[in-house]
Amino acid sequence: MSKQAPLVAGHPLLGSLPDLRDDTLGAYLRARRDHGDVVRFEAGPPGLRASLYAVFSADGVQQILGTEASNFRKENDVYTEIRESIGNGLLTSQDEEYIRQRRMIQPLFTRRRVDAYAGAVHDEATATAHRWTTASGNVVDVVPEMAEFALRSVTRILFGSDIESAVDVVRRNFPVIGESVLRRGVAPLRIPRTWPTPANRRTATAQRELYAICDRIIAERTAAGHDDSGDMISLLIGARDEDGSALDADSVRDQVLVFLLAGHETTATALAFGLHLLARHPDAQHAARAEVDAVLDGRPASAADLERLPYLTRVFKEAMRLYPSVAIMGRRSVADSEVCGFHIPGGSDVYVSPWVTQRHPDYWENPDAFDPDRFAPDLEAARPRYAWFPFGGGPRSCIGQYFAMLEGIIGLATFLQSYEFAAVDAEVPLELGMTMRAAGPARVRLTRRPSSGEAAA
Ligand code: HEM
Repeated sequence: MSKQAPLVAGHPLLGSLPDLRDDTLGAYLRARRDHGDVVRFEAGPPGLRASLYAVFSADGVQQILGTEASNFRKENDVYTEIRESIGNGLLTSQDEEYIRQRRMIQPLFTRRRVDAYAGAVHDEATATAHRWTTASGNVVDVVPEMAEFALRSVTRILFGSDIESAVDVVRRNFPVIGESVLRRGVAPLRIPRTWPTPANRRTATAQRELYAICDRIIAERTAAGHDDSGDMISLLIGARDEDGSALDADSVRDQVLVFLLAGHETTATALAFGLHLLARHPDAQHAARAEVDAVLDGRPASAADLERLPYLTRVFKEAMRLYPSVAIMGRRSVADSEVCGFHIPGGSDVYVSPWVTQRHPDYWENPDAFDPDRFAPDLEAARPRYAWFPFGGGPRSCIGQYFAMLEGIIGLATFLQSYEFAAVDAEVPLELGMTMRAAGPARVRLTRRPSSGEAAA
């Protein structure tokens, strides 16, 4: 007989709602510390109270994302909001529709395909480093800087030569969509989208502008016929299923918007914390730069260099351990199940959290300390598979993870070639939106390196 998961004590009237609303990440960490690896929260006023379960052990995460993925579906209110805002692309679709999409889109993310984007990423990194030559007081805030770098990189691989017409539209409108998904996804009651409230009107305008730019570019590419530019829009248009069928224009647009949603803020956060942590830890920065200089000897980083930069890769992985962009992932259970000896009823909201599991003392010694050498191959191999899962896992794992690693390593290598970094801000406050991100500045003071070649960009 499996046991009831321990209930996390909360407010007499509202349960855990205030704790989860005001400090979700803290509430999750405390819940694990005080109650163990499977916990239950009750949140909301009587009558509207919802139960939700959180699972923190690596084994439990493996069960939910991996071995029993079909029992834990992407069916909560946030996914519904994403579907209604930007269409039912790869992030949110399910069942037959999902399997077809993943089958058609997976070949666009093979290493060979993604490696071909390394030049574009390097160009964007070089342009970023070049912009910093005029930074006031030689100080930059890496939070907006990495947001811009990541936005331009993903927009460029998607839209290719149309990047400049797309990037402004995306920069202006995506935050509006993100804010709406989050606000509506967690609200106990939702106003219908058709009501002309200011928030609904703002979201509808943002959606219209994003749809318009995607639809225009997709129509132009389709009309032009065969196109070997290699950007993702062309590849999506050219993708064929086993029976020869293609994605229709709306589905191509849905995927483009999903890649923007899933591939922009996530990578920006990982890079911003990568730079911030290097700036705070001069020894690690020195070791990473020594590796970059020895391997690259001043030349641009390419895809082939990824495996030649193991220390920098450890730094990036450690940044994603401490600051996972997707700090919490939600599912809804179909049937009753048992996770780590605890009963989870069918129809429950169930959450797993890289934020908690990646700081779990069973898997990580001195978990809050920055130590890239945790990712030395022997230590990595000795850890359970799901002790570190910033890209999720199982059948719904991140399709863009190799691209994210490539962008992270090429970006950090290029910045290290050009500058030395010293942290201005020791602590960076966090904010949990659709993803976890830095809420405050993460400023670094830059010292230009004498051998820096970026000024020639
Ligand atoms: C550091 C950067 C990134 C992180 C931390 C990240 C994290 C994740 C995570 C945790 C999931 C699984 C979500 C869940 O199971 O609920 C996911 C899925 C996904 N990611 Fe990423 N991601 C990153 C970059 C990217 C990029 C660059 C792209 C595309 C260009 C992308 C596209 C997607 C897509 C399409 C899915 C859904 C896959 C599916 O369900 O089949 N991601 N990502």
